[in-house]
Amino acid sequence: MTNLIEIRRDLHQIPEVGFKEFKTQAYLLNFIAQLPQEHMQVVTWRTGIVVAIEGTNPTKQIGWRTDMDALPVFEETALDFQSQHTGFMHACGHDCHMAIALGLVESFAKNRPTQNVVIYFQPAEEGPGGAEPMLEWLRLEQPQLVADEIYALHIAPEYPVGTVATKPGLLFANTSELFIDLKGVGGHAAFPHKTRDMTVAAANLIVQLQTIISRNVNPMDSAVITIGKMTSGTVQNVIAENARLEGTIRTLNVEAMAEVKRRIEAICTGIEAAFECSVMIYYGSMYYEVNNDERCAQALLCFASDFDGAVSYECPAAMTGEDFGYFIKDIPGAMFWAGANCEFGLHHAKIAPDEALIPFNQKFVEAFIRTL
Ligand SMILES: CC(=O)N[C@@H](CCC[C@H](N)C(=O)O)C(=O)O
Repeated sequence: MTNLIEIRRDLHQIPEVGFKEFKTQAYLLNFIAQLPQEHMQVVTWRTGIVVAIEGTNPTKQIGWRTDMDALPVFEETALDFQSQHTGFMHACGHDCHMAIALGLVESFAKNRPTQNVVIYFQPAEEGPGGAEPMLEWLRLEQPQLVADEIYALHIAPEYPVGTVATKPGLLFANTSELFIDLKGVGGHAAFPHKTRDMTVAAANLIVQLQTIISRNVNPMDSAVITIGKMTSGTVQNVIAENARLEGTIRTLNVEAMAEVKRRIEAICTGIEAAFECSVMIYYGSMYYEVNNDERCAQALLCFASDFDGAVSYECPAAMTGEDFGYFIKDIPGAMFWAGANCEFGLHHAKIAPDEALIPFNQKFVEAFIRTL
């Protein structure tokens, strides 16, 4: 077996954002090309890859999905294999996910499973979303590669290695990206009355947006609005003509998402009146919730409870988003958190997952799939 930790370290050095995973795709294809090809079909879609391995006595087709993309985060781990792409980092563990998936391809290519297995290397999970268009392409162009049942994992820094944490039903939230552009009147810092200052308008808007969570969403429900990036103005002594907010909305159901958006629009109309400016809202990509199939999630938990070194944990839902939700909207399946035992959380510039999670989960998932 190949050393999957080495593979992860190679991938860690070449982080690429959504639909730009060119070097990543080339690396993966090169690895796959060196495996026995007799019972394998490899198809590419944009920067993604689908690998199908013919089972020895199949009655169904099992899918495994990994994401591939990285984030525009400046790495601060000081690891000796840190990112060679300055300003970009595998800060969400997709390098680990890919190493595990490659390990599965290798194992199944060398020792075929009973069922057909299809491994999806899916681009653009962090944005703008690769799962939905990849599935659309599969259904139209390669329907024989659509799984009957599908699984995936995501690393979880807060759990020890070996933890398999999931739950039947809702695991991850509905998401929508949020971009808001404000346009006012710029001018000299000393004459605010002759301008319409968009730094002040944007600051007010951010505070008012948070009242949607505290005053509009039912306290027994949950929602998140995070503005992760704010830009305004050009220099310290010029009043800003423009400001831009970039964020994300998370809700536990589709109806709450519609309500949150209705309130965002109303507040933006209020900001336009209050600050005599124009406000444009643009919702970027939206992800459907990750709603685990009851039987598939229980199967994972049950298998983990007997697997050497695994700890099976029925965890609460989280406000993370994952476009894997589109895969299991119509196909029975489940996702689980795989313990990664590290101090810093997902999307942090210092995240350094315990690499022991990689061989452990490769073995766990391989064994699980072989039971299906
Ligand atoms: C697992 C994870 O961290 N996923 C991302 C998905 C982001 C979707 C989209 N770009 C958005 O921000 O709404 C997450 O931030 O939860």
